Amino acid sequence: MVSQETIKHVKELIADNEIFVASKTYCPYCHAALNTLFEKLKVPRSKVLVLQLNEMKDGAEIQAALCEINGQRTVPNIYINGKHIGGNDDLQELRETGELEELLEPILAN
Ligand SMILES: N[C@@H](CCC(=O)N[C@@H](CS)C(=O)NCC(=O)O)C(=O)O
Repeated sequence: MVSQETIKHVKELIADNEIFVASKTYCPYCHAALNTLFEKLKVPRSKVLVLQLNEMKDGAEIQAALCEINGQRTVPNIYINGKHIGGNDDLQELRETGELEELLEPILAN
């Protein structure tokens, strides 16, 4: 059972960061998502909060809180401007349709 305090904390992290990515250092889907954001789309590191859950003592609880909030159990778990994107598959799909660039436009403009 995830504490309400953790859920509140995670919601704040999502709200306070233009891009939020819950990740794990060994996860190839996380590597692909971060590579797309940082290398392909040139999103500045300062715009993205990356939580490497496997290196955090409360990582499992944060992952459980994310699941409570958005129903997604896997990483990467991505938000852009507070909007839940999903995982790497979802990110790549948005990129193919051009929607990702649209979502990133206001972030890259300032
Ligand atoms: N289709 C998902 C696959 C993500 C996935 O399978 N991630 C694995 C780690 S590589 C995961 O979260 N496994 C459960 C866990 O680590 O708790 C995506 O594209 O993001």
